[in-house]
Amino acid sequence: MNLPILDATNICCEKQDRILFQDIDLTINSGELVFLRGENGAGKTSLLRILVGLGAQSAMSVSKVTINGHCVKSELNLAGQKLIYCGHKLGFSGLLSAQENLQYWMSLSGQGLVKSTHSAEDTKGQAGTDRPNIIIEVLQELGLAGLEEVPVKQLSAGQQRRVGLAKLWLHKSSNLWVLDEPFTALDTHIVSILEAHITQFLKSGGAVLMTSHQQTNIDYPHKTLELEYMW
Ligand SMILES: Nc1ncnc2c1ncn2[C@@H]1O[C@H](COP(=O)(O)OP(=O)(O)OP(=O)(O)O)[C@@H](O)[C@H]1O
Repeated sequence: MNLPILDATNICCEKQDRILFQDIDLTINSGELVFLRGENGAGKTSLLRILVGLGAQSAMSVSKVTINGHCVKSELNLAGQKLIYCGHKLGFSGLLSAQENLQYWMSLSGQGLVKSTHSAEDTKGQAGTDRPNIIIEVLQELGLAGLEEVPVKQLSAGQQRRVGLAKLWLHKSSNLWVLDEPFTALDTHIVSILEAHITQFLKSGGAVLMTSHQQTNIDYPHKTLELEYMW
């Protein structure tokens, strides 16, 4: 029997003495797309952060979240191995360049530097390296050519968002993407590229959980989890 990629039971969250949600159950299998919907403040980001092991739950919670069979509370390293989470915050150093941040992220996520299809000569000098570098290739695909070495804090909001989303192109063995408003600040060209990339990932068996206040053109069946704003 195939394990679900994400399996969550009894998820509860309380903030500032307000119960945001309680007893949420969610299962996401290979190839499934789930949209998390709800008005501002309903608790979507809070739920996503709990599911990826970053958010705190109610003290008395009896909830359980597993990703690829690993509990996010007790085995976060294992649970996170095939997970990519793109939240509101970039999670990168503003002082480092896009290339440096992504290189560091790849080494932390145990992937080293994946060789590109380009020759060493093609990429020589493009970002101060003479190694074939898939990071440069991906940054270029995302319209960041020439900005690879600029400190991230000097990039525009949309450019910074693209740097964060580059993870979706670089992590070759992920099977779960959790995306919190991934289209925010992106122009329509990059939105289309991202939609196509998400669709391709789903078709190859990946699972996606995402929020978006914007209408998307992802041409793929989906489920919706609606969070009610609870007073
Ligand atoms: N760190 C925090 N401390 C206290 N309250 C918080 C914190 N983060 C969020 N909240 C509160 O939790 C509620 C839910 O916030 P959350 O960001 O999860 O909502 P959301 O559904 O993602 O909203 P949006 O659509 O605006 O992004 C809000 O009322 C917010 O004020």
